[in-house]
Amino acid sequence: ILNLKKNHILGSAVLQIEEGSTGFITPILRNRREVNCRASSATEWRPAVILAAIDCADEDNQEVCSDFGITGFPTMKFFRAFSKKAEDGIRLTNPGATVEDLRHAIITNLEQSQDSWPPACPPLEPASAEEVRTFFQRNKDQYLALIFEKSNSFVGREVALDMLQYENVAVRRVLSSEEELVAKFGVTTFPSGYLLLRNGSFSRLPVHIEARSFYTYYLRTLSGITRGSYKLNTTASTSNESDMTPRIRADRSKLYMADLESALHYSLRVEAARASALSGAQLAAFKCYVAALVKYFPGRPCVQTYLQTLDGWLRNWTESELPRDVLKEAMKNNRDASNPAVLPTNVTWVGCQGSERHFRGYPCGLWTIFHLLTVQAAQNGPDKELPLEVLSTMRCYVRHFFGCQECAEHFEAMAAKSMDRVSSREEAVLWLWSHHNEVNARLAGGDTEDPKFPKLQWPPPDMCPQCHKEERGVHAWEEPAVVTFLKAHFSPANIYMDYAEPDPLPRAREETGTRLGTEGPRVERGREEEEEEKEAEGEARVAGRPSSAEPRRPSIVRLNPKPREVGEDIVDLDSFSEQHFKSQALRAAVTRRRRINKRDTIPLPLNSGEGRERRRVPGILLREVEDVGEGLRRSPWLRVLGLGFSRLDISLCITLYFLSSMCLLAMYTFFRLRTRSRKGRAGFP
Ligand SMILES: Cc1cc2nc3c(=O)[nH]c(=O)nc-3n(C[C@H](O)[C@H](O)[C@H](O)COP(=O)(O)OP(=O)(O)OC[C@H]3O[C@@H](n4cnc5c(N)ncnc54)[C@H](O)[C@@H]3O)c2cc1C
Repeated sequence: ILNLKKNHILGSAVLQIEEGSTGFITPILRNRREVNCRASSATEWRPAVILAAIDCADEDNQEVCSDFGITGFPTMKFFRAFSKKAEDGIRLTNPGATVEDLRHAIITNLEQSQDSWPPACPPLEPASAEEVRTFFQRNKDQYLALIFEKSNSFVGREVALDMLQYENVAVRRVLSSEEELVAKFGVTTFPSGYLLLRNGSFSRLPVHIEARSFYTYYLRTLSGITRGSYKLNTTASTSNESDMTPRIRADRSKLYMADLESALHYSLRVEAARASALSGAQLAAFKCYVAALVKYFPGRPCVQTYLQTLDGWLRNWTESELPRDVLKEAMKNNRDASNPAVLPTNVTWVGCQGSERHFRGYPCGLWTIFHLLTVQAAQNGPDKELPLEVLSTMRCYVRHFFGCQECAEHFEAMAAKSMDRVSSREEAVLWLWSHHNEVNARLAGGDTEDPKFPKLQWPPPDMCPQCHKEERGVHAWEEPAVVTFLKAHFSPANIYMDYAEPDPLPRAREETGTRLGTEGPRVERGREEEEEEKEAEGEARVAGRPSSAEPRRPSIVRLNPKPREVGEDIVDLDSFSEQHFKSQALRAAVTRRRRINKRDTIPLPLNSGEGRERRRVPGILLREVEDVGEGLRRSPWLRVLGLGFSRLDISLCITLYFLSSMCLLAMYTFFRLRTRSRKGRAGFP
């Protein structure tokens, strides 16, 4: 299986196609196991047929998936040999077909190649009596295998492709209508296989079952048959790389802002922006989704500003079509504003992290967002007013954008059945909960279930004992308790900031930092304090505490959700996989360095404050702080002399003092010598 990223597909699949292979590209979402299995049945067909799977749910592949016109999963596209453009791909219908159907579809399309027949592909058309008679005169092969079959059978062609990489043997199919050959070999059953040798002798293939795998196995074990020099030229699978995402310990009783923001980013910027333009019902669904988020998503200020800005922009967009490029531009973050409008662009799964990369993640995040929205709508509006507001938004979103087509169809079927009967906002909360449980029941034990996170009827008894009861020996839900539980679980107070990207620094404030050198000390101190407050806010967030700008989550102060190693002294930055955080720490270090250079005799928190300083600024800053502190510890007199003066001031004083002394000495010597010489001149006769 090639789980190809953009570079790999350009380097491997497409180039190979240009060199004369047939390419077959199948974008996948979460059903990698299925694709693995499909792929393994076609890997032996290289270099005639190359199978590549692209994870179009991976944002890195967005451009290439969009170039290939992929809007849903799974989509299968067949590229004839020598194809040059993405548009050359032939969309194969019925992607839910079996592995066998898929192989047959490949062969059927391959046979229609005509002028663009892949040079490495063996002939797949039925052999004639004449061809069989003269085969060994025209070829050097030691063996010729004939598969006799009916015209609608694919066995002969599949075996021919299976043996493609093996030398000294050729495989041809012979149709049951080829009477001369059927009579010559005495064939009575179809399919059946015969082996011809160079010396003219032949025998029936001694297989247990007349089937592809048995023929292939027998032929590969014949003496003198070796696998050829063909080697698959690929780079190491990227799936291994990406499966090495560090494991995050999450608490299933909590919601994580990182999950919510990752799902929001993905849904808005990747999934909904997949089509080349939004129009009609799709555009309306998008506007509706953003409007619901503005109303009910309990985001932090920068995300709320982001959503409000986007919503305002969408309301002003009155044209019937919204091109993707324009939308993407409008969805960019604005960090320059005094109130930054930022929806983090990194995707970090915490509560939704799967045990392997292809499990959980986005669909889990999307469910969580919509549960949160239904609960917030129930908490924030008159119960009977617009009861379907959030559910309809979700229905439209799933119908128009959710990449998993099968999921969208299932959800639409459930919605069509009963969604209209929901008559209050609280019922909407329960509808989504019970239908999510219906999905859980359907998927339990299936391929898409993460073995480490089995699909349960949710909430399980250990999360909410009072939600469960027994009625005449049968399990039943205590719905009022479920509503209470859902309202508490999907509440802003239960959202934790672990692993979320730190709040953006308003650009104006960052610039202030760089201008410090040109302004007076009072202003300078004020700005420094402001920056220190900002750093303290960052620290609070890292430690899971709220900043003053986060009034919505007071409970975060109480709880320390992030598990820390015993004796851990410094916050483990590695666990904050976001590059952004690191760059912020660096930025803070640079700012602090500037400050340290200017006022390098500042009193340092060497004892009690040290731990705090360490925790706040790992790496560079810590080392700098220690260097300066070390200098001060070595020269205690400097502390006395330097009270209120910088090192530069003191050095200048000493230099001037020394220079003036030297000057005085020079003057004294000069005048002394002059006086002596005058005295001497007067006494001369
Ligand atoms: C609309 C929709 C339809 C889908 N349809 C399909 C499908 O047809 N086939 C398919 O293979 N996959 C489908 N999926 C994906 C599938 O439902 C899961 O999202 C995916 O398998 C990941 O599962 P998970 O273990 O992370 O838990 P999820 O089911 O994604 O749940 C996410 C989180 O929500 C909480 N939760 C679980 N159950 C409930 C509940 N009843 N009420 C409230 N909260 C709950 C839990 O905390 C859980 O961790 C669908 C996803 C969505 C959003």
